[in-house]
Amino acid sequence: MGLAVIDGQLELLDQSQLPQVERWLAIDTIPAMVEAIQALRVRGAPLIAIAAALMIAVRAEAGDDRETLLDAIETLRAARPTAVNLSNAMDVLRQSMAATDWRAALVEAADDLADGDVALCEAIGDHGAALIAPGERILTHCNTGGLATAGIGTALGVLRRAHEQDKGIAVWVDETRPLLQGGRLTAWELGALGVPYTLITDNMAAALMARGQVDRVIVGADRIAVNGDAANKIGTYGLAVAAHYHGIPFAVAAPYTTLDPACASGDLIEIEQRAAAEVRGVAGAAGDLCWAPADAPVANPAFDVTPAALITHWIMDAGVFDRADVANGALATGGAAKSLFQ
Ligand SMILES: CSC[C@H]1O[C@H](OP(=O)(O)O)[C@H](O)[C@@H]1O
Repeated sequence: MGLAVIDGQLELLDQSQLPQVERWLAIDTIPAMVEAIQALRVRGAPLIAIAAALMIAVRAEAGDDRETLLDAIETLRAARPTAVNLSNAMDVLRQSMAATDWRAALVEAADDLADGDVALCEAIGDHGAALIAPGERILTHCNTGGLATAGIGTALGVLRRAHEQDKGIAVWVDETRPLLQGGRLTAWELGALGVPYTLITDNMAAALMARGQVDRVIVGADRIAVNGDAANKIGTYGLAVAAHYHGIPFAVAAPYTTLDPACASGDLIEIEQRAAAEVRGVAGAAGDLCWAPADAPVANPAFDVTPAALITHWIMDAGVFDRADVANGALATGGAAKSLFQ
């Protein structure tokens, strides 16, 4: 997870410098947590929600008053717009404050979100691994492992579980420009787990599919609409189009906390637009390497939306759903979506 509360102090592993620099940061104010989320020091749809929730809990235990905490909830909710987990988690915390002993209820709700995500990842891993045949070569995009969740991950949790079951898989890891979550974080995680992988640039994926070297694509998600459309890291849509063209199964793996029962379709999902500097060069432990003209006009949408028509499986904590299931409302509240406000 790369996140811990120690003696009332929240500490997080700064992912922006990994894997070259492993640096833990103490985060003790709401603005500092907002900065950490926006700079992707902590990232991944489930983990940013958990980080924000634990930050609110730390402030509640520090004695912040009700109005201060409610303001903090709304400030953190706005930190990044696309991943629904953050907003869902803030809603859960607000709901908890209706209790008589609201301070204790809030802290318990935050802890439950973190502990619950561990179990959700295990369920996703088990359900997804059952889909995978021995020897499959599976392509994944961005980072969806222990650095994006409180547990073993979503898509990467499926790959980890399949590996643990000795299915002999091999993974193609998209580097995932511009911030290289795949090349920096997924490669680091899979290497540590001993999962065979090959790092590729994003523009290699379609050619590998054309040569019959990809058996399946499994990615994460940041927000899944009721109709099954899924927002995920930029580049996912192109993978889905290529997989569809080549008849390759394309799965999205996510917990129910990534579902947005209030979102009918993917065209309604706000796509975060990020700084031009991220595209003009690569910032990392080696410092900023800028290769584009400093004034190069840039587009930098951080996510894209894959329509349900290009997705063959939704690997959720409640099970694996196909397009017929989704068309029959499996992702609406009551199906895979359980109620967020139990
Ligand atoms: C386990 S979902 C992780 C999800 O979040 C990533 O985005 P970011 O690195 O910008 O937080 C990416 O979309 C992953 O699929």
